[in-house]
Amino acid sequence: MDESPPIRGTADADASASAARGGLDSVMSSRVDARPDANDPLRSALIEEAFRQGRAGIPMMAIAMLGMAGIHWLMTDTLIEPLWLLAGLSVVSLRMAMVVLHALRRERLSIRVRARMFEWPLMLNSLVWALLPVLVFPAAEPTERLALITIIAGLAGGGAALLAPVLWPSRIYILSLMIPASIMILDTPGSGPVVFILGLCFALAALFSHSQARNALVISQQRLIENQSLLGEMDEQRVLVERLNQELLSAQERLLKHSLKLETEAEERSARMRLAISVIENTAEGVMVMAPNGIVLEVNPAFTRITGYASEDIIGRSASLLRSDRHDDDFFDLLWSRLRSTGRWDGEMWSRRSNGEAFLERRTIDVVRDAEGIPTHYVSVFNDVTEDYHKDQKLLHQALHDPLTGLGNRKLLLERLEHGIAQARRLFRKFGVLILDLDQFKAVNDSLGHHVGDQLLCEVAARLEGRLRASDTLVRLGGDEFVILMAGLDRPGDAAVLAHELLDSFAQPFELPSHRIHMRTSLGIAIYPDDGTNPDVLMKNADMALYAAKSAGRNAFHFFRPVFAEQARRRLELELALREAVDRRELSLHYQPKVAASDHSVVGFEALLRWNRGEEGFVPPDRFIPVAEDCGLIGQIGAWVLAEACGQVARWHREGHGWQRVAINVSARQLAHDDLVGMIREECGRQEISPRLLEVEVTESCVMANPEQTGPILKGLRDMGVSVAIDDFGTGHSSLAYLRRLPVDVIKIDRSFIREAGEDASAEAIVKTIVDLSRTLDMGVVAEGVETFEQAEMLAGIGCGILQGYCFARPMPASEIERRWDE
Ligand SMILES: Nc1nc2c(ncn2[C@@H]2O[C@H](COP(=O)(O)O[C@H]3[C@@H](O)[C@H](n4cnc5c(=O)[nH]c(N)nc54)O[C@@H]3COP(=O)(O)O)[C@@H](O)[C@H]2O)c(=O)[nH]1
Repeated sequence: MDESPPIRGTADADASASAARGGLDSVMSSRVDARPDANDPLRSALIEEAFRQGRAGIPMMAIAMLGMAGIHWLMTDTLIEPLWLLAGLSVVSLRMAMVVLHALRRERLSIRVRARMFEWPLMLNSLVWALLPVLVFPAAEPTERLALITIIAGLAGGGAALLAPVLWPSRIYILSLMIPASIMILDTPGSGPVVFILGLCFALAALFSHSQARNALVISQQRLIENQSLLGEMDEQRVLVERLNQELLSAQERLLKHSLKLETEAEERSARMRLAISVIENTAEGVMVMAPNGIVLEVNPAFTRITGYASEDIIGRSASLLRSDRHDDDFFDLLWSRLRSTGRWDGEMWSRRSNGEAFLERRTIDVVRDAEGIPTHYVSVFNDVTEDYHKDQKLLHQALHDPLTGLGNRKLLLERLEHGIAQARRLFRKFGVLILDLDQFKAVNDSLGHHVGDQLLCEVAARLEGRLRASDTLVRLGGDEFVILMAGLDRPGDAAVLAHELLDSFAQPFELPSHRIHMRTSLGIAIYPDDGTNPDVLMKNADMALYAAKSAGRNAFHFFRPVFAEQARRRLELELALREAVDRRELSLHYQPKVAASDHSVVGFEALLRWNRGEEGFVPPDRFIPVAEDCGLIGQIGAWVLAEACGQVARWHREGHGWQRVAINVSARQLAHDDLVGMIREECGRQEISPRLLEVEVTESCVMANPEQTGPILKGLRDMGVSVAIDDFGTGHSSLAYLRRLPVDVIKIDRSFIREAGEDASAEAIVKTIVDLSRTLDMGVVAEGVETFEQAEMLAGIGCGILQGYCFARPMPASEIERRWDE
């Protein structure tokens, strides 16, 4: 079929043309809805067009029916015409109803139903028209026939145009009108055959016209649809364009915002950059930027200030220009290796200023890398810490040195000890620790003042230093204590040699600006590793050896011996027991009478301290008093002795035993530390006794060790009325010049002379000399330790006024004394 020419080269166009070619036939087919093109818009449009054009032809059709049936009915007056007319009008009504129904319901109807709604009434209509010539022509006149066929041809011609939307129903319609009418007119006399042929030709022409009209309609509908589709597409495109415009606008808006943000960020970045540059320019730290090959690219003003290099002198040159010779290549190798591995190096290094001066800097070097991680720059920031370094060095020196003598201090000693131990352990060597303590240094301090004491210490330090090797260490522990670390000992005997030398060096007096001082020292020696392998033990043992040297009479040295440790342990034990004894009041006083040499009458007593340890018995004062002096208990004990003795004097006085003078022993430490004068005055006041009933015995060595200090104290006692006695006279080194000036009332001749006097003429001569001396100095004299009547007679014979000893009475408790008196 070629009624509708292809108007589109596309598959859609072909499908549309095919649908158009099929016309309403295909729409009416039961397969139509199942086909993919069931809802083809072209078909729908043709149906729509069929109803629209058919609607126009229906009134015409009704009029034609009325006219034809009426004309013929007037002529024949039969019933056929009215019946035909009724059938015709019914079909016309049906078509009209279909038109109305389609107009109202077309949206809800399928294409197939809509096609049938048009085509079936049309087919009925065709049938009605096909019947007309058969029913009317046999009885009609030739003219009437001609009129009828003319009207029928008109209707067929009109149908060819108006029914263009439908194909086969229209063709059936045309042929239904023209074929029966042409056939029926054939037997018309005269013109019948001609009209018959004309009728057939007209039918063909109508069919051709219909085909042309249909093609034109299909094409126009297709174009219309295409136009609508194009319009739709245009709408879509417009919507799309609008949407794209919207998106474009919002993208523009976002872009604007983003660019604003970028602008702000750029501004902030640039502000930060300006700030950073200003900070770098104004910072106190030197900044240097280097290329990876170490060439300086940029420096800041602080760099110039610290190094002395102007930027134009250093930029473009190697940073190694700053290198000092204080670090070796290993140092820089390590620096670069750390920099490469961690991206940063920080630490202290010595560099060189432009004037060649070395300076210490605390430096940080950072690697700057590009996006690929390749180093592009090195940024070095540094401070000149030379001044801090020197301050630190000074502080370190101060922390480790004695400000007076400039020697090392205890801290340095500890460091050197640890170092010495480590070294000796590594090299399997020995080293010596020598502790020195000046004998009676306190006396110098107390008598001549701290100023002189300090001068003496400096002189001692210098003298000691002069005797040591460079490898030895000399430190001052404090006070008058010095320590020497003697490195690299081959044998302990080397330490003894040094100790001898040191003692000898003290033989010469120390010449101070205002005084010449004779000073002696004692030394204790401990050897690593024999006497200890750690600093504490070595020091402790050297200290014990020193104690032993002092106990042995001073101006001597002692090596540490394990027995010292035992002695020290026992001393400590004794100290603890003594403390407890003081708290438990286990101490008591015994009294030993002093008698007149002439008639052996009691003239006074010496109060002697006793410590009864219960099961262990009495502890001799010679043992516990030095311990009390060392551990500082002597002050408390001495105060107790004073109070107890005064109390006893007061009791005896109250009980009518008369006014007997009681002597108390006072140690050197009591004399140095306690306000003896004030204590005695207070105690006498409390007991309401006269100070004249007291005597204070001070050993000769104690007085003579520091006569400048003891003199005023003794004078204070004497001024108060207390008698002053020099005890153990003859054992110390009394200066007669001092003795003459000292406020002393009594000299007590040491019992060792008394003991020997009977056997040794020289001892007797000494005793006589002392008695004569006391008489010359207008002092009383007491002989102690008189054990025999021979001794008593001899002493009385040489003029010794007072005697004391076992010959007359042993020291005894006050109760025993009272019992004897009562007898
Ligand atoms: N600081 C203090 N020292 C005190 C005190 N009490 C005693 N001492 C001192 O202790 C030392 C030993 O004293 P002690 O064991 O009591 O011996 C005294 C007498 O018992 C002893 N003596 C007396 N007569 C004889 C004798 O005929 N033969 C003999 N072998 N010994 C005798 O002499 C000691 C008294 O000596 P002295 O004091 O020198 O007069 C001793 O040094 C006491 O000083 C105290 O309270 N504080």
